Amino acid sequence: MEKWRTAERRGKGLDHAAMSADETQPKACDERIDLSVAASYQAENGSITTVGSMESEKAAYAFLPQTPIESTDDHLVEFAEAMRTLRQVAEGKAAAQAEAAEWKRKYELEKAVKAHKHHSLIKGCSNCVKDKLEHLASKLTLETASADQAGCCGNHGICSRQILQDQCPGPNRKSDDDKIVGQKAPFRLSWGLNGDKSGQHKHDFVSFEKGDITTAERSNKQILLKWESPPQTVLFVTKPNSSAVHTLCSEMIRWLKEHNNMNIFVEPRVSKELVTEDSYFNFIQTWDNDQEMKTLHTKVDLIVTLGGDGTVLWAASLFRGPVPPVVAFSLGSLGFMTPFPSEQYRECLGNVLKRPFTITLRSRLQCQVIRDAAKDEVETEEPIIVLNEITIDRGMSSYLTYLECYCDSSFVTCVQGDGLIISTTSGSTAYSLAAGGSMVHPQVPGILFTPICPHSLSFRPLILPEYVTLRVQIPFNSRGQAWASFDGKGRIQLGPGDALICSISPWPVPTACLVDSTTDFLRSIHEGLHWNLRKSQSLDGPAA
Ligand SMILES: NC(=O)c1ccc[n+]([C@@H]2O[C@H](COP(=O)([O-])OP(=O)(O)OC[C@H]3O[C@@H](n4cnc5c(N)ncnc54)[C@H](O)[C@@H]3O)[C@@H](O)[C@H]2O)c1
Ligand SMILES: Nc1ncnc2c1ncn2[C@@H]1O[C@H](COP(=O)(O)OP(=O)(O)OP(=O)(O)O)[C@@H](O)[C@H]1O
Repeated sequence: MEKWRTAERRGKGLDHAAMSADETQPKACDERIDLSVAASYQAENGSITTVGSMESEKAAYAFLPQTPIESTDDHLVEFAEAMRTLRQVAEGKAAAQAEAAEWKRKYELEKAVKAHKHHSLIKGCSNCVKDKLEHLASKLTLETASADQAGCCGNHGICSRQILQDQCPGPNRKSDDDKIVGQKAPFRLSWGLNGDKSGQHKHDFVSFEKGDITTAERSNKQILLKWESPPQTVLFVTKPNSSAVHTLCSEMIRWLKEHNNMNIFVEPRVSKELVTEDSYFNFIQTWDNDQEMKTLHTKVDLIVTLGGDGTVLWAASLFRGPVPPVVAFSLGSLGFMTPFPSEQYRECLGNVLKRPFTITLRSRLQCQVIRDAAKDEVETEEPIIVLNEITIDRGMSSYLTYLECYCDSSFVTCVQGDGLIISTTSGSTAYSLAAGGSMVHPQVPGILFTPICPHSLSFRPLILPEYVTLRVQIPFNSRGQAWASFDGKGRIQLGPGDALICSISPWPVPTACLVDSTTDFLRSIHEGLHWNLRKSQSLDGPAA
């Protein structure tokens, strides 16, 4: 199967070192402005990642020794070290290198073009300068692998494929397990303007010509997923204890087998139920242990969920790394993340399996708990990954929470109240909304910082950029304990000195849209929440 990768600018960090050191001096109009890459979207063998910002970890690492809580610093330093090492996996590094090389190449080329123009202006067009320029341009072009040489898709200004293909630490595609279901279907993601499905998706953010920064072209556009070969394997994740879900699940499995000859995976619980019910279902596959579950993403092309938002959260929680695209059928009450009507499953699934479809890349938060008691241990607790939010509350304690919050190298605030919600934009319509946070389109890159019942008149919720690392620490002088929960589940207790560190995960959840991200989002807030529903005023009434 052909390997492919696409890199697209997403989070951006301004490299201020490249700007004027003395901010009081006016800048020359052609001064170099270097926008360093903080993140990029990539798709490799059917895995979708948002290779994350290294800036925030660097910043977190740099500031940790300066923070006021001395006793946990060593441990946090260790953690920062571990995080940094993790983030330096070949994928992220190579993508950043390729992108940096490309920006440098562009810059050099622009500089050369400018120099050439300048010379032409002063001395007239000299052949010598032109030759030098052409030589430089060809040299620069050679340094960047050509589309053909690299096996690059050739559509992007920046493509890190060649660097990555030998170094990617992704799933082992040649494992024995692959034989069971064959290889995964490759697909392409493309960014297009609204309604533009031409696949035009790479745009510059900087006009090198003048050194002006422009956002004339937006970074986040509707994303289109196009299969490069037909998908073969579907995983069903279903809400338990629902006869409607169970009936629909067996009907859909039959339909997919008989009409599309698909391989089917279900959860062990569902496998038992189906096989006991009818030996027809003997062909379905499942997993026996966590180790097998961890390799699911290498076998599954598509996830179908049958239930409500909770089932989507559950499905996402099965994948701690890459997540295959999710097609969520609505069998719950609200359905913010479940746009597909279950009654029309044939049409919906038929479209998704055969045609390009729009997706929302829902970012997730990864979180690490650092125990004060375990600060001398090398091993840290496994990171936890959430699609909605991390909640830190006072649990059964009758005291106010006292949570010290830091964002990269900055102190944010102390939360005194019932608690704090650190939410993704997908989670903005869930608990965070109930606590007074804004509703945010799931494609907006950000992290919501929403207090729960703060005992202060001025504590408004915040939305922070997606590339920061947040740290919430329980100070030693805190009166009570705190409890953390993850997408409303897995409650754990945090004691004085414990800290929780979270940042955006490089593994988003791609969910198929019924129409497109924005239409689906607006439909869900209208239909799910009756947002701003009000009877219109009649014309009659007092004259203006
Ligand atoms: N006061 C509150 O609003 C409150 C309290 C606790 C938990 N929750 C939410 O419940 C979520 C867990 O959901 P569950 O279904 O497993 O538990 P659940 O069965 O208790 O359902 C909680 C409700 O939240 C809705 N919901 C979940 N994710 C959503 C999202 N992204 N946007 C809009 N609504 C969403 C669900 O549709 C459901 O109606 C948690 O992540 C948390 O956000 C909300
Ligand atoms: N496959 C699963 N295995 C175990 N638990 C699940 C699974 N799918 C969903 N759940 C849990 O079941 C609960 C209810 O699921 P879900 O939210 O999908 O249904 P609902 O409550 O009917 O829908 P809504 O939330 O829209 O009202 C959730 O707490 C969820 O975590």
